[in-house]
Amino acid sequence: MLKRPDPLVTLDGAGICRDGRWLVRGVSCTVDPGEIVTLIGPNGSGKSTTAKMALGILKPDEGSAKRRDGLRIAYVPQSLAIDWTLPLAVDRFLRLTGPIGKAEAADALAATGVRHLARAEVRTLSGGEFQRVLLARAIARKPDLLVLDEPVQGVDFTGEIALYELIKSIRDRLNCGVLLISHDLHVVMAATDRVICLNGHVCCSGTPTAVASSAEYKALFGARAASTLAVYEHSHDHTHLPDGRVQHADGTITNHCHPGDGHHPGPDALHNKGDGDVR
Ligand SMILES: Nc1ncnc2c1ncn2[C@@H]1O[C@H](COP(=O)(O)OP(=O)(O)OP(=O)(O)O)[C@@H](O)[C@H]1O
Repeated sequence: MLKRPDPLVTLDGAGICRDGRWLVRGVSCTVDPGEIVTLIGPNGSGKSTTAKMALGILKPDEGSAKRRDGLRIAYVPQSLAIDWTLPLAVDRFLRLTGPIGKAEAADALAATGVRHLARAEVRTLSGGEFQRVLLARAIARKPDLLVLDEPVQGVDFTGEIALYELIKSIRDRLNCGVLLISHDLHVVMAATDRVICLNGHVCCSGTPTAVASSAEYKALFGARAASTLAVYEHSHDHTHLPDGRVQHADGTITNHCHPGDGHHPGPDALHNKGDGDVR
């Protein structure tokens, strides 16, 4: 039998204590190569603290956090403190913090669908474009583990789905492990292998559908539970291109979705009904 590869990261009963208070404790979880793990939980439940233990930014006060030897980690933070008044082109931004060649930067931008923005000023990018640039910057380093803190923040629903698609394709391409932190309980990508629901400790964990239907999850989120954790699933009959146009299954490209397109959850909730606009 093939031996399962060692996990990229292993947290074992890990906890962080500050000023006599446990911010999070008893967290045990692993991220394997090619696996997508999503951390969810209410505000202040310890998601970022847990991710910081996985990243090695915080050393557990109890339990342990182990990373595979030589692990290459790329981290996409929730926000970046950058002085946007300074002119900075996207390709320069990509190469600012590490030894990345021009060709590697261009490849990474192509992989996240924003190659056409290489010369654009970072400050002029839309929220969704900037997220794609941040992802490109992370994958240009060819990480074994990609840690994403709320990757869909500031991105509309259509863009959110497209970003989830992109994260899945990056995982497929690099076979890297992905640790996603979701600060909003809206849509958990269906490609998530495991959801870990935190509330100062691991409240429950498992596949997205198992977590959504678990008693612990419902107790934590009450009546909102059923509607807040929507698992995004779709049959892929069209793709939203980065320039806003839509490519259909037959290869044709139009400016908008067709009324019958079944890409998004919710019956036609985000689709035009023939009026030509994608909402
Ligand atoms: N350095 C620190 N010292 C003291 N308390 C801290 C520190 N860092 C975080 N906390 C507290 O620990 C708790 C967990 O914070 P954390 O940022 O991990 O939560 P989160 O689940 O990521 O929250 P959110 O979804 O609101 O971003 C919070 O109550 C926070 O105020």
